[in-house]
Amino acid sequence: MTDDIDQPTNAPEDQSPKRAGFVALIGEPNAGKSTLLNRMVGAKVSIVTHKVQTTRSRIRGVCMAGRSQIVFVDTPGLFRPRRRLDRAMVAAAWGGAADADIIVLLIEAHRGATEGVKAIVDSLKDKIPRGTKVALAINKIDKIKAENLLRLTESMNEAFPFARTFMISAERGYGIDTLRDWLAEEVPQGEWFYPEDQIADLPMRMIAAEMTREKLTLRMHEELPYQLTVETENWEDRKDGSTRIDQVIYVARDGHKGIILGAGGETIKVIGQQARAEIATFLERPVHLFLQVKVRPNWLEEKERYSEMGLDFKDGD
Ligand SMILES: Nc1nc2c(ncn2[C@@H]2O[C@H](COP(=O)(O)OP(=O)(O)OP(=O)(O)O)[C@@H](O)[C@H]2O)c(=O)[nH]1
Repeated sequence: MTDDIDQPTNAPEDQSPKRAGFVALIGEPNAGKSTLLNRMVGAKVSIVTHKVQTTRSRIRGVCMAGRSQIVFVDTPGLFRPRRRLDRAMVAAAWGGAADADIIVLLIEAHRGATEGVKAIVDSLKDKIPRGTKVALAINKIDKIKAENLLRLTESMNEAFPFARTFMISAERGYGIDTLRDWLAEEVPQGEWFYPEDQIADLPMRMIAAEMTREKLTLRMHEELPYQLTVETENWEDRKDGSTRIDQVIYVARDGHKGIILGAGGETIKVIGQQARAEIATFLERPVHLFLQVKVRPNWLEEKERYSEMGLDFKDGD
């Protein structure tokens, strides 16, 4: 947790209705989605890097703002697909956006309405269910003059009926509270998706699961069963400064289990070592990682049920 972020807390006497909803951050690679997400959630949720296209999956962060729970769907940068993987990433990005209650399109102030931004705006018109609110967040305002900002705001709003336009600097923290407060008011009324006391751990659990899934992908290539999810079931920060993490790799068929275990358990051992090393580097503390492979034949049905409810808590898209 960073301590410079002022997360609103729940006043005990506040009896206003609870709200909860999904917010998708979309934008070109490098627009600042991860930086914004980290700011809003107040934890290191996605890994920010200078390289483009680093966000590999729909990692979510959760932020409480008063009586509202905002669940962020972080999407890969939207860009013109070239390779097969790229197309899958773009599909995942739109998948996240289509499930969302609110979409925030993040653009870079100094780059303006690039061809990529125009392409995203065109897709917004086609692909987003009617009634989904779309806000524009012009990021990196620290990089340009105010007069250019007004021109950009006008031209963007001529191109698309944005519900609101925000001017922010994700890196410096300008305008973030205003955006968060607006999201808190606009998400639908309803029960929270996650218990409040699990929110702090949730991003770390997801990141650790994602790291293991990445090692599986690298190691197994084409052999990797399509229907596969990794979940962090247990997380224990020990007094000696280490962390014990138990993860389950769920597969749909018995045969898949054998593939992941490998001869004499060799494959899963290597995957476990690699994942452990990466998680330990990320957490900056020693990690004991325990992996299990389980068969969950109804995995696909469950996934469909979740997505019908507008939820998708599982990895492995
Ligand atoms: N000057 C300035 N730089 C910013 C701001 N917000 C983000 N950046 C920088 O922009 C770069 C990209 O930020 P990311 O948050 O990784 O962008 P992203 O949209 O998540 O990128 P992908 O994962 O590739 O989709 C990083 O070097 C950030 O430090 C800002 O408000 N001002």
